Amino acid sequence: MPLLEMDRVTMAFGGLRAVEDFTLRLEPGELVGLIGPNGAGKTTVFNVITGVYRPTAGRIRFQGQDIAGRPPADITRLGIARTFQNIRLFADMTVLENILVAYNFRVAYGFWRAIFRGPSFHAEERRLRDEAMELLRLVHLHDKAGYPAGSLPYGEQRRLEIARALATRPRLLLLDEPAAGMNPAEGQELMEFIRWVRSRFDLTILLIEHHMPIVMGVCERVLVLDFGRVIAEGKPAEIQNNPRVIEAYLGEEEAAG
Ligand SMILES: Nc1ncnc2c1ncn2[C@@H]1O[C@H](COP(=O)(O)OP(=O)(O)OP(=O)(O)O)[C@@H](O)[C@H]1O
Repeated sequence: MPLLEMDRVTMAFGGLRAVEDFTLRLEPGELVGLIGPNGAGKTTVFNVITGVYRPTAGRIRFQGQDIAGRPPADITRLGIARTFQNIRLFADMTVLENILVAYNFRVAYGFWRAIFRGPSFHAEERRLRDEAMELLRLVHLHDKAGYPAGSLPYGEQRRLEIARALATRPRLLLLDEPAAGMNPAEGQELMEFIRWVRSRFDLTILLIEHHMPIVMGVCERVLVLDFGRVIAEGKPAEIQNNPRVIEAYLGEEEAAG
């Protein structure tokens, strides 16, 4: 059974169809790229998967369950996590606290337990801290657990954001332009990290990227969006030479002058 199935999904904002007739099947363990020029509809695809928007039409199933239009917190609990194009960490909170925040999605402390803070509450807190530290160790950020997240270099903030997403124990991870703002060497390093994360955490990953070369090295399959529609799909090498894709990207360069 596919992990995620999107069937002819359309998302319209008034007269604008940001995504139209979008169909995607993700098999467990795949690392798939979603690319396309600015405004093509990539982030909107993430927003309908994660419940930010209810699609205007079409079906979205995750592990066989219909999830279209369910609240984002429910979708996180079902096993879908995401990162954002603009890093959304709590800059003034520590690295460790940023991870602990994510556990709120997973752990029901219970109202009375939280009020009385009995022994089991404290034991649970300790267990979560240990787990968070273990996760930070895995992503080589444990030395910085006490630093404010905002003080980390950009690349480490990206890693922390991915670690925070992992803390919700997802099956599917959605990464929105994780290499944005990085130079090619940093971007490459991040892609290797993403590959490692996939196998270490047994994940399926859908990766949005604007720049083709970054996606080409890491994804097994790529979908290309242009004006909300899939214009090409296939292995990176096939996509790279597809005339429609080249045209879409050239059009963008011309528009940028
Ligand atoms: N909430 C909204 N209301 C109205 N229009 C929207 C909304 N969200 C997105 N759009 C429009 O939908 C289109 C697709 O936007 P989207 O952000 O999905 O593109 P993108 O491919 O992620 O672009 P970028 O690479 O610039 O991030 C754009 O024209 C955008 O202006």
